[in-house]
Amino acid sequence: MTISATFQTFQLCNAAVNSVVSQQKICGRGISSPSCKRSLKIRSSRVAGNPRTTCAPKASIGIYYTTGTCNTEKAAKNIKENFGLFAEEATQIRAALPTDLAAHDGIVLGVPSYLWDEYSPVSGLDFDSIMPPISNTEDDLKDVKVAIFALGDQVGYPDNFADAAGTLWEKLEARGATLVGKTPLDGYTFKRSLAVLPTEDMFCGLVLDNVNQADLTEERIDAWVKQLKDEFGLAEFRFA
Ligand SMILES: Cc1cc2nc3c(=O)[nH]c(=O)nc-3n(C[C@H](O)[C@H](O)[C@H](O)COP(=O)(O)O)c2cc1C
Repeated sequence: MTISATFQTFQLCNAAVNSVVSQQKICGRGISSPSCKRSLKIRSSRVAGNPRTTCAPKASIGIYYTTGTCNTEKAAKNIKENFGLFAEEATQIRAALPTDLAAHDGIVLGVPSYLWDEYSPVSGLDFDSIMPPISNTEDDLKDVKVAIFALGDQVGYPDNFADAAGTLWEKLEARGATLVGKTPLDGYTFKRSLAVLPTEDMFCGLVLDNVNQADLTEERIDAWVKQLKDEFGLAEFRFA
């Protein structure tokens, strides 16, 4: 399929084509273009009340999060808005299965930090329930790009700032995932963080601090999603 045909696919899907035949033709999975290294998986979705006819494109970016006091949830929804139709609705991680993560071309995972450390890798909040989908012994994410965002508090927890990001990456790296969305340390003040990659002076993802730098959150998210669109190979596509 040519690039222009792929664009038309997006446009047609956007316009909710009312033909089952056309739907089957244009909404199959694995549509590819020569200029896109990986094929974009596009799934048809059914619309309530008219399950056979409407075709909305679903790009293969999944957004998963967990949250204690809603900061991470808000960020996840903001990230979804920035991705538009490229991403599915942000979903709680605990509702996912390990295989759900492997079904995407790319996943964006968000976690708040609640005193994660080597002695208590599972925090008091929701993490017991998210570890099963995150931890998997199989090397099943080797074709999946993973981006991580984490909420933390650099003033209150300077010795373990946003540690959850690093813990999460460790689990996903073990499953063979490719990390995208690294960000520089500039603009943050802390002593130690597992979110900093061991081999580079970079965070393993986007770190947000709504306790001390809430005014920066939106612009950080905007810039990060732009970066991710490039790194996921989506930047060249435009929806009508
Ligand atoms: C009991 C408690 C423990 C926390 N532990 C950490 C921590 O270890 N590291 C950190 O960076 N932030 C820590 N925080 C700050 C939270 O991660 C931060 O408030 C975050 O925005 C919460 O996100 P949420 O609203 O999605 O739950 C802690 C907050 C509380 C209340």
